[in-house]
Amino acid sequence: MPRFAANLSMLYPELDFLDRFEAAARDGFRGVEFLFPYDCAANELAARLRANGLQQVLFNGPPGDWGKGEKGLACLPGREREFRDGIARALAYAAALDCPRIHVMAGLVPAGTEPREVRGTYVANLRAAAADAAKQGVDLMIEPINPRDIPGFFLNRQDDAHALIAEIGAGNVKVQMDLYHCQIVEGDVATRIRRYLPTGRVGHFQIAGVPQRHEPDVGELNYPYLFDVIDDVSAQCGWDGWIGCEYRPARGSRPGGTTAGLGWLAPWR
Ligand SMILES: O=C(O)C(=O)[C@H](O)CO
Ligand SMILES: [Mg+2]
Repeated sequence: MPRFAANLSMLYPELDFLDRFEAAARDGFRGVEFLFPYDCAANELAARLRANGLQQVLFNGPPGDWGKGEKGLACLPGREREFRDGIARALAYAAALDCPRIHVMAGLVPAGTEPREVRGTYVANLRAAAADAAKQGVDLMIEPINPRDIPGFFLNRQDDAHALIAEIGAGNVKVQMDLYHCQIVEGDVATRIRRYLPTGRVGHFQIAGVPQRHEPDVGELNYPYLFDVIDDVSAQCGWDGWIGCEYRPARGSRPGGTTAGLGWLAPWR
């Protein structure tokens, strides 16, 4: 049976961020994820998790200057020091939140740089970060993101992510397989799950309806079928990770809007 985590950056937009923990627990979630914890004290977040019986399953490393459009630093030549400091900061939060996974966003390919230099920077950065994370027993996630949502993002495809992981050569670097992005870029989602999940290199799933990124029961992907595929493959290979619900509720910020849209979860709760 898949385990679902509420993405608190996207779900419950009708509530203040810190109030979303309680709402997720009330709706039956046992795990949560979010993008960035850095505006909140780690002990405040840890207290919310504890008070609501929740497990932190994932958050993102610092992405650079998000307000100026940066989407990660991993592939950016010349920003290595900042990248490494960001990983140290993320690992401190991971320790405080007892979180086993950090998503390391790749970044936008800088204009005018050689593809070989960008790839080399990415591989070297991930290798160094993976060594730091391994000391703490933390896995690093890399996520292919569709270029319509983030034009110019370094990593778009599942096969590229798996090739990069082979090159990085660290056992704690894994793919965050976001089925929303995967469908937009590549399709053939069930076959890709069956191909990649048994490799042991998929650390986390995320879901949303395609194309609007609303609830998973709206759109072109048949999620009940895909959940059965994940269940089936997991039973064979022993995968026991989480599926992050990373979608924008169709009812937006209307009071109760997220909860009202969770009908799709009932058979899986
Ligand atoms: O956009 C996504 O799918 C993510 O998972 C990132 O963490 C945020 O860009
Ligand atoms: Mg995602």
